[in-house]
Amino acid sequence: MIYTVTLNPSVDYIVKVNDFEVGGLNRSIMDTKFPGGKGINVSRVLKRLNVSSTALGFIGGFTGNYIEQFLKTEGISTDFVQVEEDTRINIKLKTEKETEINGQGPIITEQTLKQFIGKIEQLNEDDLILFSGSIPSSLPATIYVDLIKRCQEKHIRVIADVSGESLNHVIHANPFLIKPNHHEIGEIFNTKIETVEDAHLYGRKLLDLGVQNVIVSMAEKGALFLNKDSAYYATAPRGIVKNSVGAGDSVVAGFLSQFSQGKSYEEAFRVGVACGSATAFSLELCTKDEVETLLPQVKVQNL
Ligand SMILES: Nc1ncnc2c1ncn2[C@@H]1O[C@H](COP(=O)(O)OP(=O)(O)O)[C@@H](O)[C@H]1O
Ligand SMILES: O=P(O)(O)OC[C@H]1O[C@](O)(COP(=O)(O)O)[C@@H](O)[C@@H]1O
Repeated sequence: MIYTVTLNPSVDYIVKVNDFEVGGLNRSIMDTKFPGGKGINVSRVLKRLNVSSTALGFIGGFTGNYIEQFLKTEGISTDFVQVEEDTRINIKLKTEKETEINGQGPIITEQTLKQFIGKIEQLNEDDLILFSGSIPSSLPATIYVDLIKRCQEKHIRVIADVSGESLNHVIHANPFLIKPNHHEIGEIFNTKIETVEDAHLYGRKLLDLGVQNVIVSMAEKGALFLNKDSAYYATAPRGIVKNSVGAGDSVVAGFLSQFSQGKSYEEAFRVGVACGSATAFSLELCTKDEVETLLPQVKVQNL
């Protein structure tokens, strides 16, 4: 079974405003909301690709209920730990540019953390677990490393899609796969990554630190897949971006959907990139049909 962990889920509130004026009264021309948070997006895309998973993490209040009900309606299995405060609402403002405001999230008490760890302790070596997204401020920045170690002791494969300080910790914990974007790797090495060559160079440095597989996503420039035996670059299909929120999560979901069914790294990577672009080109997350339409446009080459 694939387990996705979202320590800090969200309701994503997507608002489109024409001629946005800072400090003025703006009226939206479109607004909508979806359950969000990286692991939750991965579970939702997996479901669309006919792969089941269980979504774990912390949810609370009316926003938490909304997420749980929404996932139930989509037929996604959940096993969240309930917290007292409301799950956060993240604002995704669509103007000429995309602007995001992500909330801090509720307080996680020691008791609820213990409950969550109890669930992780139930998993076994046939399972795959994904840790992704930000850490609620009440938990230590090292929480992912602690959770990863617990999983590795049980020989569970760990995938991580985290950024900032947590990424810095996670790259030293020998994860099976990480999926940073090029900005996130740049932050780690205190540099700017603009080209595929740069991404290749710095992605390799992550392998040297003990990461087993790396996908470096580069938005419209596509993505790289690296491990000690192979290095691939995939172009991204061209299209009109409607909402790129969840594009990175879709890459992870696409990859896991194939890898978990025994497909090669190359094939899993190709599907991952198609999923990322299909999500960027749609208002919400990609559908299976959209992914299949884009797949022939994803060209994978050896680096
Ligand atoms: N403008 C775009 N055009 C085509 N594909 C895109 C675009 N933006 C994102 N994607 C697809 O989504 C993937 C992930 O996007 P990226 O922005 O790198 O990730 P993240 O959402 O994690 O920051 C890319 O590898 C690409 O396949
Ligand atoms: O946990 P974080 O880092 O605040 O990110 C949460 C946000 O990321 C998302 O999961 C989207 O992630 P990506 O665009 O990187 O795929 C949103 O649904 C959510 O609002």
